[in-house]
Amino acid sequence: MNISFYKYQGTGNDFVMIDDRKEFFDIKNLALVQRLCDRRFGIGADGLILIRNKSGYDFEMVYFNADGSQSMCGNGARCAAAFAAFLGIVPDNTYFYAIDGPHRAKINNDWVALEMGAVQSISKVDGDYFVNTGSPHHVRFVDEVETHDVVTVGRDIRYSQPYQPGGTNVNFVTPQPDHSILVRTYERGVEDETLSCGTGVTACALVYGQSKNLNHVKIKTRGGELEVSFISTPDGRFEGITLSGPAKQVFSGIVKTENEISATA
Ligand SMILES: N[C@H](CCC[C@H](N)C(=O)O)C(=O)O
Repeated sequence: MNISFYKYQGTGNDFVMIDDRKEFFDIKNLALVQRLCDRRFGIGADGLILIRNKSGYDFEMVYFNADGSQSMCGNGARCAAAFAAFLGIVPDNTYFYAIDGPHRAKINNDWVALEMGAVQSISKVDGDYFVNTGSPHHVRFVDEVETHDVVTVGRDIRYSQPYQPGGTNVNFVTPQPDHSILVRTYERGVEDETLSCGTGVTACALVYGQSKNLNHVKIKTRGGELEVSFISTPDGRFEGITLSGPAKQVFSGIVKTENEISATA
């Protein structure tokens, strides 16, 4: 079976993007998702995104982590909006559906500003924090994130008992003198560090912004720079959350899948 695809990256978080409005892709075939995301035997990506039709919305984004599990992906949603504009499905703005509900996004060439869902609260966890920004995120402040053993420590927390059975993503943060933050993330479902994580930097920006009474935070990741802005409500919620940054098409092609993992429905 041949599948045509596009490859996108948002600050180094990279995705296989498929226009699946004809719904030919078998979303139960997780072996196919894993193969397409495999960096040796497949195209290689942190995740795979299908664009499908959904009444009442410009499109639906169906996201899979590289291991086939599903969750909300902030960088992936920004890339999905850029892809939808590239396909001519939307102009320079869109209202689409993802696993955590509806989102609006504005597309300006390779720059996408995504409206995230509201966040109800930030929890404290043994000196760290936990925030759900559409995906679960543990947030730990460290002195030198650049030299921190993100994979070992991140994996321990991700699989730790309090987060079982679903697990969590794990973010490490070092604030900078200019009130930006450096963030590195161990991502659930990739089971490794990714160059950036959209829902993760959003979680970190909310925790840091609340502590410094800021409502706009610049985040530096290994994959590039993102910005998060938000409104803190008097009852401790966060609304009007926007995640902005680059979302770029890298290449396109046709991938051949062997029979045993063909994409037939
Ligand atoms: N790995 C995450 C989903 C993708 C999150 C990340 N790629 C983003 O940009 O938000 C999870 O399983 O919760």
